Amino acid sequence: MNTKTIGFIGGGNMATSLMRGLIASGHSPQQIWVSDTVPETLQAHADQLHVNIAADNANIVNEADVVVLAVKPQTLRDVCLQIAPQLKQKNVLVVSIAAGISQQSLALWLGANTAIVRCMPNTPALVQTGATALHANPQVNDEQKDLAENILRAVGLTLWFGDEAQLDAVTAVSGSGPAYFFLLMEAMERAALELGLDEHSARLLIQQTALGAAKIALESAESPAQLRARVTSPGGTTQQAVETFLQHGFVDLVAKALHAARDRSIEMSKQLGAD
Ligand SMILES: NC(=O)C1=CN([C@@H]2O[C@H](COP(=O)(O)OP(=O)(O)OC[C@H]3O[C@@H](n4cnc5c(N)ncnc54)[C@H](O)[C@@H]3O)[C@@H](O)[C@H]2O)C=CC1
Ligand SMILES: O=C(O)[C@@H]1CCC=N1
Repeated sequence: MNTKTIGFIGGGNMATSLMRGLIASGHSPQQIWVSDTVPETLQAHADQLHVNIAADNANIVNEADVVVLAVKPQTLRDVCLQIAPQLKQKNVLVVSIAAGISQQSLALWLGANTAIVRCMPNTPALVQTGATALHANPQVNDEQKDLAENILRAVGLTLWFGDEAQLDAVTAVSGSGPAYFFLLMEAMERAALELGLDEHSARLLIQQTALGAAKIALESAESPAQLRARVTSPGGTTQQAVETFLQHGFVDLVAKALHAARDRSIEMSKQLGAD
């Protein structure tokens, strides 16, 4: 585990997932700093995670070897402009997890010489099963690349992308992806209740089925289509369900949803980006 000090600006959902994942994988809470505008949020992190807290974002830049920007995309410009003067005096790696904020915007706000890794994690980082795509700007050296990768690998899978444009697609696939699986679980649970199962049993069966399906998919060399065929006995129950999904445009619907998420990521880069 790396011994660098990691500072988070913004202590919300994603930062909490990352901090918990880092601590669970052996990173000392003493080497984690977090700032937030909400005092209760900070106190909760001090009480529950035993990390160092700061009300002022400037303290994070002072203390950390790597600063993780974990505020909402809409707030990022102000935060970057606030810390930019300090970054000019201290060679700190900046890692941004904000959806739809480009390297170009980050460099404009933080300073052209800043080493920046833009990445797209997801919430399963909380249980060390995250998936994160990373993109480094040319100012990032090999040691800093390793540092960024080590932070995100502590909470799951990491994949580098040379082409930054692909991060918009990644946001639509894995960044937002957990919500799609939760939506399917939600819909299955509702249907299960209609079919007469009690809530507790329905939820347990669906959770375990989702886990089992994901495990098989990860461990098998077969494609999802092949794995689906294995569950589907000709003339049986699965075939009835799958045909119902397909007849009602399930595949096109999923494509439409992912395109909408990707397009929103591009739109956010334009709306919230450098000006
Ligand atoms: N939630 C998700 O599934 C994912 C989120 N992201 C990105 O992660 C970033 C954070 O998202 P969430 O954690 O979901 O949001 P969140 O709203 O839970 O957390 C943001 C935190 O920033 C704090 N904050 C606001 N202004 C601040 C300031 N000026 N200085 C310091 N802290 C400030 C807020 O009080 C809040 O605690 C976003 O940019 C989002 O695009 C990326 C991947 C997945
Ligand atoms: O919904 C969002 O904008 C963020 C980015 C990916 C997941 N949550």
